[in-house]
Amino acid sequence: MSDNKKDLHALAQQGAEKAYAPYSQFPVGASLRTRTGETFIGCNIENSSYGLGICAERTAIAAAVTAGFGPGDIEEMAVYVPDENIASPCGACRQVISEFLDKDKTVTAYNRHGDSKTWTIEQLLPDGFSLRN
Ligand SMILES: O=c1ccn([C@H]2C[C@H](O)[C@@H](CO)O2)c(=O)[nH]1
Ligand SMILES: [Zn+2]
Repeated sequence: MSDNKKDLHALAQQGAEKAYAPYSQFPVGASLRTRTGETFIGCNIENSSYGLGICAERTAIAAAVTAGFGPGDIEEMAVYVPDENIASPCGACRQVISEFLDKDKTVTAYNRHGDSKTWTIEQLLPDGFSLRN
């Protein structure tokens, strides 16, 4: 595993430690690296009004955008769940990820054992809706 990948794996794990997931009991962490080498983490944040919960992938992107990064500025993302299964980003997150990561960039998801699966953005959301290309 490259240093960069190891980094994002560890950061996604840190993200999962911040998760607020009292309803699902399913903590998720995400991390990303920008083209300047800065990294950001995210976690799922649930709500007693269940449908208002937000996924880890989107809070990580929100952190980067809040710091001034925009479309094309995110190089790579990682997702971590302390679970047996590898969690792949939900449909809503795939759309949001595709707004900020170019089609050839990747998302790697890890389970608790460090097993991983990597997708390009194009694989996550083939022929996705976009106004920016
Ligand atoms: O890739 C995923 C999949 C699910 N969740 C969250 C949403 C909810 O809080 C919990 C259970 O679905 O996990 C994420 O954050 N990312
Ligand atoms: Zn999601």
